[in-house]
Amino acid sequence: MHNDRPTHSPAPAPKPAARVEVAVGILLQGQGANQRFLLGTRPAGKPYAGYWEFPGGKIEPGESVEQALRREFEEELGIQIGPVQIWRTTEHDYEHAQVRLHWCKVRQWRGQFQMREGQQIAWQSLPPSVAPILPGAYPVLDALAQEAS
Ligand SMILES: Nc1nc2c([nH]c(=O)n2[C@@H]2O[C@H](COP(=O)(O)OP(=O)(O)OP(=O)(O)O)[C@@H](O)[C@H]2O)c(=O)[nH]1
Repeated sequence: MHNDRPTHSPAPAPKPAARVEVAVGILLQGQGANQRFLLGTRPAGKPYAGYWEFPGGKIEPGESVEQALRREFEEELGIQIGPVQIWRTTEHDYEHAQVRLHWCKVRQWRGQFQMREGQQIAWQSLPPSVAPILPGAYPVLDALAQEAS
């Protein structure tokens, strides 16, 4: 018997992708008006390659924010960071990912900077002189500016 009704059930609504948890480090030197923070460029081959960002990266399964941050600083810059102050959390939706950024302040470290991913780095003050900067970093630049005012 002929039946025009589709036999398959409608596709379920797509599940929203889980947020990617990211540890981000605000490496600080100096105080007050002389305070500087480190930015680096995103390596070739990643989304937003060449954009400036704070050092950091995705938190791997089983890692704490602090553990992920220590690993990323070692992997990207070859430095061992001292005490980590977990500061605030922001979220940003990109076309490629929805991220939750765990921002941490770091004032002490050991070792010489090595740009292990071929990136550029620059110490910056507010407003930053480098561009473009990853959109997900703007809220924290605003928060740093507010703190300084
Ligand atoms: N490191 C860093 N990531 C940021 C910042 N702002 C921001 O939106 N993000 C986002 O957070 C995510 C970090 O992931 P990533 O791709 O750099 O991490 P990863 O080094 O672990 O990458 P991998 O997948 O190659 O191992 C990206 O989606 C990136 O766009 C920032 O200031 N610094």
